[in-house]
Amino acid sequence: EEDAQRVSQISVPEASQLRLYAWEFNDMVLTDDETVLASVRMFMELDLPRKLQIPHDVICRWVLSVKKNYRPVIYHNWRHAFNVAQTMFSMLTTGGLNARMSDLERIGLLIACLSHDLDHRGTNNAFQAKVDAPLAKLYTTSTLEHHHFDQCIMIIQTEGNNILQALSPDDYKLVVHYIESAILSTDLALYFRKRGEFQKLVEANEKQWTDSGKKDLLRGMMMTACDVAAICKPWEIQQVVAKLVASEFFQQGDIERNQLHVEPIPMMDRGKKDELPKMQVGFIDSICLPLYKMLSDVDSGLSPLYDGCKRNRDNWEKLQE
Ligand SMILES: C=CCCOc1ncc(C(=C)O)cc1-c1nc2c(CC)[n+](C3CN(CC)C3)[nH]c2c(=O)[nH]1
Ligand SMILES: [Zn+2]
Repeated sequence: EEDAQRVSQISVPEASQLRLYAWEFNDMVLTDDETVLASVRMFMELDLPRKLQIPHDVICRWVLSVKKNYRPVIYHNWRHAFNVAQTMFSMLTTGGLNARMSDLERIGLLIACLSHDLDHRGTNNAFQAKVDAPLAKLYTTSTLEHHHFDQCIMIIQTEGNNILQALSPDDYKLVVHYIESAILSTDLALYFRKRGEFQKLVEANEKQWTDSGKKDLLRGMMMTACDVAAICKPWEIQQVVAKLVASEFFQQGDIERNQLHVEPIPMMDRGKKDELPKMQVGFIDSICLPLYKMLSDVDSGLSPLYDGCKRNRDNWEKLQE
């Protein structure tokens, strides 16, 4: 609590000073306090505290609670969630998607990004099933994503953390729906399932994106795009992130091989680490490029993500033996 008191007294740095509107944004130059204040600044830049009557101390307390509920794992920690939220902020502002979103969608998406991996253990859904984790009994599909959403709602409903307290019951219900579908859509299994439908709309040159089903689909694709957006960052940043992702994957692979006595998939097998560039090219071709291409067809302001991803594909390809 005293943390919220302390942070809410610090003046929030300007967005320009934090480079929040930049596709090349790099969190590594920020202290933990600055990531908290930068998160608050994103809400302020979208004028959400004024429009939705969120007191400054409540939004500071909520961001601090979210940050505290990330575990210090190698990759799926607070910094990853913070980066995902900054990419969403850039897509809305610099990328132009703000024009298509209501205030309730904007706050729903920002809350979803900061909360989308809450209490992540550094292991994936398949692993939860393998170790018969209690979570896997609770949720048999999108196991972790359901848990991340639960954690998100638990924090919002905690005394002094309810940034949605001023909303009408209908608006509150609507924002919670946006948050739930946004967080669940970060399960790549759902991305693969929904991508075909999204592709059809993009190819049919859909311009409105108005009806709720189409908006759900677009917001879900935006979430996946933000979740893997480190693949679009300048090469120096991408290399640092890839090492963090790889070491978290390899840690899971070690447990699977040494404790569960099952063979890990190649991506998690440290014995295959020199195949990493080839795997990255495969990941980019199968998951990332198609997504960033479709999104830049929806809004050309998003094309820097596609360009950045293509550049990294070339960089990874050069590293392939
Ligand atoms: C190659 C492994 C270590 C580095 O990997 C990375 N480093 C950085 C990023 C990034 C977003 O910057 C992303 C990756 C990275 N992420 C991957 C994911 C999403 C968790 N998948 C899914 C799982 N399914 C395969 C079964 C497809 N394959 C990946 C991959 O090959 N690389
Ligand atoms: Zn994530």
